[in-house]
Amino acid sequence: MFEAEQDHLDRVYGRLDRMRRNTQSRLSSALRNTGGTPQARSERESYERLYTDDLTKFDSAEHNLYFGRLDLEDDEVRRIGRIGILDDDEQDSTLLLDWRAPMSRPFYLATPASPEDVRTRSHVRTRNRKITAVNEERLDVAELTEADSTGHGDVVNESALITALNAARTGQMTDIVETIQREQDEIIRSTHRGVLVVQGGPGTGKTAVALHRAAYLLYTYRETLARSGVLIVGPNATFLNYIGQVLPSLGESGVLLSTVGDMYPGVRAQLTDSSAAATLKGSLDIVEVLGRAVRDRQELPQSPIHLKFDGYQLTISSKLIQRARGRARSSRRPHNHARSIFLRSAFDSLAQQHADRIGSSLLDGSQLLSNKDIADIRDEMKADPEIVAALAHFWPQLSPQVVLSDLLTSPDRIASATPNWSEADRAAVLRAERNQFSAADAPLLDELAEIIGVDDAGDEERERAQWRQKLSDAQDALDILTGSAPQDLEDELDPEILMAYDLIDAEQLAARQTNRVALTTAERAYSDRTWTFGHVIVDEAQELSAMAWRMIMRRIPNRWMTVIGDTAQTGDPAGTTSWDAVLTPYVAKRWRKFELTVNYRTPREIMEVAAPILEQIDPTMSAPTSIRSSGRPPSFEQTSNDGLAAAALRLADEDLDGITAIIAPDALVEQIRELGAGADETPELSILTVAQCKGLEFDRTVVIEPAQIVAQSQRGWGDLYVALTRATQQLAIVHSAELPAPLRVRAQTV
Ligand SMILES: Nc1ncnc2c1ncn2[C@@H]1O[C@H](COP(=O)(O)OP(=O)(O)OP(=O)(O)O)[C@@H](O)[C@H]1O
Repeated sequence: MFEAEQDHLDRVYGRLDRMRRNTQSRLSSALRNTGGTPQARSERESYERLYTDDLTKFDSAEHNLYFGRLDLEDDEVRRIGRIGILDDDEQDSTLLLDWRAPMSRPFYLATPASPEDVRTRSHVRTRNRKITAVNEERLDVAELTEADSTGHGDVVNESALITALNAARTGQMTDIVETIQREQDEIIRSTHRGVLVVQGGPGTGKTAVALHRAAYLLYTYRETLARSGVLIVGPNATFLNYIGQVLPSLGESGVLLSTVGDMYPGVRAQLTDSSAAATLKGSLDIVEVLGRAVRDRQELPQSPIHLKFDGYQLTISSKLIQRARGRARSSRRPHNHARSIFLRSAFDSLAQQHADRIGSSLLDGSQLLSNKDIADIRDEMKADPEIVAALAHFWPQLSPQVVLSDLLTSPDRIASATPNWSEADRAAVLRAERNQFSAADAPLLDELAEIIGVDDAGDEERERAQWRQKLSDAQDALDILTGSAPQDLEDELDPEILMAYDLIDAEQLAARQTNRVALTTAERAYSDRTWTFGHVIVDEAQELSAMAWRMIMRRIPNRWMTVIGDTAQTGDPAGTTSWDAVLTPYVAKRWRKFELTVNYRTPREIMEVAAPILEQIDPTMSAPTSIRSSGRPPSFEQTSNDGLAAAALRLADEDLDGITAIIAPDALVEQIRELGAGADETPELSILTVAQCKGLEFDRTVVIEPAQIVAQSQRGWGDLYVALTRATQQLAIVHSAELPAPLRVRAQTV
């Protein structure tokens, strides 16, 4: 078996190398092929992208490419790998089945109780293209295997799973294609075309499932999804970075990873809101406030405005503007789109005013000018910059950024838009920074874009912003190129050898990118607010505010979504504790819920300490069952208030393998960082707030002052639950204040 598998592995890698060489040579000839018509250029760029994506896929699949073998009752052998590989022999025989192919599925589902025609399942381990072990599992002899060791569904590939779970963490998430479990597989491959909610406690693999589902959907519905793309929404940039490298098949082209704060094109969230401000901005009541803020820009003149036209006086009265405004408002069109109605009505009135003045019969006051004459007057007025400017003031062309920035930085504008708010609420949203935004502002910008109407002027502004960004990216790219020039050759560098940065400047480089007709789906989607995706996956979905849901739902009118989260871990004050509440407005009861029940991360000893916190959050929920135990109960250390930081750093400094996080109340994080003086700049140690550690995991964690974590926010218990469940091996708790009651009991027993 061992030798046969090594032979097969050699064939697999031999074929992979040939595929790599072929693709590389195709890429080189595509790159050599310069010039041509714009269409030829665009085709060349599509090929470039295709080949580069393929190369990335081959490179990322290299490690543990072949990992599973099924021997079926009828002697068929199936070999399963990270990507599918066909041989280049005459029959195009299958060397490896892609893990997502339907024929691979029994690898994840077959159990002795339900063997699905599988006689044996083997887990193949390799290192540097050599087989190191083949673990064979007989499925036709039930008593040989110990099924259902957790009481929560059958555990498949158990020894491989335990090895994967015990491995030290690297700070980057890894894929789980070798050990996907049955309850996870059902979600990953679900064919449900509506909203699918995945509720699961900490460490149940929700994020892993989200990413593998994206990969599975792209594989299975390639045609549809390659064109429309898949959007994955995550809680913050650190988290997106953590998950970003998981699957090669999630390469840049088909999937857009974004936070809510970065979803409005051209704007990046830079500011942080107080929890009061985030709550107010996250609530649906803000829609009305934004509507008022826009209506407040449709002003009336305080006193009549007098202008000269054709030697006569022209008066813009409040009544005239009010009539034009009434017409425009009653059209129910977005503000910028209704502007033409406003202007048409105002010019009509002004033309009539002028005609009455110059064309009325002295005898009976009747109008001597024809309709055509009056229309000519109107056209002349439209070309008069003074009149145009005067009218534009009362129905200006608006952009979401300007309206929101003006609103949030002006006490008067806030007061006018929020007649029912308290002074404290108004003060909470008021800020000094202009033209900078927070994550909670992105949905508001998106809402304003709907109220205002995206117009050409807005597009131009966006394009300019994107251009500036591209220019700066291109400059960065060139700086990197310059910096990575072969330094050792610098002195003797042949001046005749041209380097990329000699040939092109940032502007040209950016222009080349902008002129690209062949933008990837993800790139196009990112720069287009009105892009609608084929599928949307929301991770840590419990954190999303009602306004964020509104924005996301605009991106997915077909409502084919995977919503993943844990309502017990909600930290954001604007987040939700009920899936029903957030989804009913969009899909009524038409959503399906799956639950994940096994905790793959947190060992039993730690979960015993964390579970009573869950009871505090929601007594009807049950904590997931840990699949393994570490043999190390959490430690508790009480110290003085001043000694917290030092104690945490001492515990974190213990000489142990792997990565550690100190998780502290917001107010203490800076103090610990200062005392640690750069300690957290090493990859082995992070010093984080609870919000920052959401979704992440570490070998060891030191949680500081639980009582303060609970007290610092309305969702303090959820925060503590998150903090306590980040460790894969060891948890230490340091406190000066008394521990919260549910922890006190545990502290005494451990
Ligand atoms: N089937 C599996 N095989 C191997 N490892 C797994 C499996 N399922 C989950 N894991 C591992 O368990 C850990 C927790 O997974 P993940 O981060 O996806 O959980 P989560 O439910 O999103 O957690 P949280 O809600 O606490 O953020 C990860 O290291 C993941 O790789």
